[in-house]
Amino acid sequence: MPDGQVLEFTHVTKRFNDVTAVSDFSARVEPGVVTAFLGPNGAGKTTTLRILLGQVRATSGTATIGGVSHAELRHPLRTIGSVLEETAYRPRRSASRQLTIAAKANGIPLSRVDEVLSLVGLEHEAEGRIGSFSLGMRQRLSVAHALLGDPGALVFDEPANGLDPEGIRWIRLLLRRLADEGRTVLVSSHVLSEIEQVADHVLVLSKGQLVLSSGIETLADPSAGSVVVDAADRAALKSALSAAGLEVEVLRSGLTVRGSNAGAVGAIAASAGIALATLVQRGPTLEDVFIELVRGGRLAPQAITAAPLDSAAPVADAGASAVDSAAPSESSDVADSDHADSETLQAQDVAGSDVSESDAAATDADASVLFESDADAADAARAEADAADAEADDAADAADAARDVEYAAAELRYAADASDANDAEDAADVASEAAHAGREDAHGDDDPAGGSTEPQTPADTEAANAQPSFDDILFGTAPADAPDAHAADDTDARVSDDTDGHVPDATDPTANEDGTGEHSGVEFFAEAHESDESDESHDSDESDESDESDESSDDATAEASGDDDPRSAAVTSMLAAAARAYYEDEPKDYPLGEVDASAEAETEADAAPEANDGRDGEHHEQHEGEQHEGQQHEGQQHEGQHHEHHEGEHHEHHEGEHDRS
Ligand SMILES: Nc1ncnc2c1ncn2[C@@H]1O[C@H](COP(=O)(O)OP(=O)(O)OP(=O)(O)O)[C@@H](O)[C@H]1O
Repeated sequence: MPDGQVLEFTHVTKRFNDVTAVSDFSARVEPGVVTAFLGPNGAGKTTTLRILLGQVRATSGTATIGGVSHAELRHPLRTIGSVLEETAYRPRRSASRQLTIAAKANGIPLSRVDEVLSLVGLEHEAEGRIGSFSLGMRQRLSVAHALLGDPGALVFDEPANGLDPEGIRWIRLLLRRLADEGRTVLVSSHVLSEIEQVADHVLVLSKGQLVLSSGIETLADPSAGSVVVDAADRAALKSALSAAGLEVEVLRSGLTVRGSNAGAVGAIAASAGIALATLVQRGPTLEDVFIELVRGGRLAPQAITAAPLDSAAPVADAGASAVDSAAPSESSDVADSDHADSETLQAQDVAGSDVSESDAAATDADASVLFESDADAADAARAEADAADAEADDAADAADAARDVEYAAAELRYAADASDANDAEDAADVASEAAHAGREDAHGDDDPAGGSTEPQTPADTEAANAQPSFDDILFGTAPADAPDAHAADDTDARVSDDTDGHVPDATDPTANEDGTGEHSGVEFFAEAHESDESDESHDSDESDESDESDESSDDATAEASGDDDPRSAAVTSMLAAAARAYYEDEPKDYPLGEVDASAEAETEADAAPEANDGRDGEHHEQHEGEQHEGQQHEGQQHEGQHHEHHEGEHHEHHEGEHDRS
């Protein structure tokens, strides 16, 4: 079982031109618990997560995984998996192939592909084209990819989106199980009810700032929620409640009363001689939480002020202390209302204030140009070139470029060495991704949409890099003969290794994701699908290569559409609303049937690594050439790492878009 890793954010600020998406965010996310990352649309959750994953450069501050930044991880995907919103995939590719490519590129036994597909319930869709997948199926595929490397930390960004009720329940059970296994689980949502039943700890973000870090118990107190009450004589009921000093909101479904409980409300109605038609106690919604926070009520951010903190690191410490007290079994600290008054001001400040601009790092004058022109690859390239010029004294840039060329060359060698059709196909994917990555890097190691607004520094460049690699597949054990063990064997590998600590990701996940992924998901997919249809006749190995231009085009389209609708908010909201509707009437306890079965299977696999090896061997019959090629090449040169680096990163974020482009 992999060790969970502490995720730590320290004074993270991210500005996109005049928008401060994240402002001095500090928090600590502990292993073994499910930490909910809550906040309304636009609060900055996704941006924060992307910073953690090295996809967006922070304007200032740091985000670390087990004490190191994502860019510093030797094998990122083995350490942290992620499921981000609306990940785009290449529609022609099958789920199995998608994961196989990622597995090969990252030195993961191919047997793991079937395992994770089964784990997410896509075993019967393994050969189905992703283009035919529903949004929920793509979400499951993303989960499969996140679990591919059996990481000790997992980040989920609105994972319930696109899932049906059963799927939502499944993801919740999965989150619980992953945490119970000792992994670190951070899951964002703008719907508290979506994850309140599984979360142990909550971080509430508002306007980029942390406004609450607390155990879920704090939010679980029914009195913090609302009472829905109704009567035939609604006017009389409202009068009675108002007379009792309660705040009443008249909604279509009845009257909503906050700051009380069903018993008290019922008693008031009874004393007024009003027969109730409805009396329902609802737990606090995220809206309730925010109202409480803004008003400095019981939910005032006691965690934030729990420890004497210097102004520079308030939340991190608070978060840590809150996490420490967030064990599910611990009783609710409702008495924290003591803190409310003294914390009101801070709560108001946090929830109501505009984000600070004072922490602005150097502003890149070219940023807006690049931001606006992301859809135009040429412009992006020129803007990046300008940025590069501005950073001409940064030797790391040159080194990065050299490595990119090296990577691409290595991938091409790999492709050329492929001994059969399958190998050639996959090698072409990897190679084309590398080539594409080179282009990405050429026109920006920045997140096109926003990262480009930031000055390019060596550290930034490093932060945007990733070297996903997997020595071992299951539970962190690194077989001596694992494909990526070859990495350090030869000169090329050493060269790659040398770059590992800061290796510039030729694929530049930042560029990929921020430009196309962050704002493109659904739109991009639709565009890609059109392309797919037009390319149907090329749906062959060669098509992967020939798609390159299409991909670029798609990327541009995606970026353009992404700018129009940065986060496909409408889709997200609609799905979340559906999820909320489901949850509100859902029982609190769930059978573990399906997941248990998966867990058993996984457990068996875990308990019998030899058996896994055997299965790997079987897989090698099917993919032997691929695997051997991978091992051979990785052993001979750095390309294996390149695969890890580029492929893994791309797959993690935007593999669909760039794999073969
Ligand atoms: N690439 C970008 N360029 C410009 N602004 C951006 C970019 N990415 C995010 N933003 C802005 O930053 C703010 C935070 O966005 P973010 O996506 O992080 O919020 P969120 O909490 O994840 O919201 P949601 O729940 O809707 O996904 C928003 O105002 C958003 O418009």
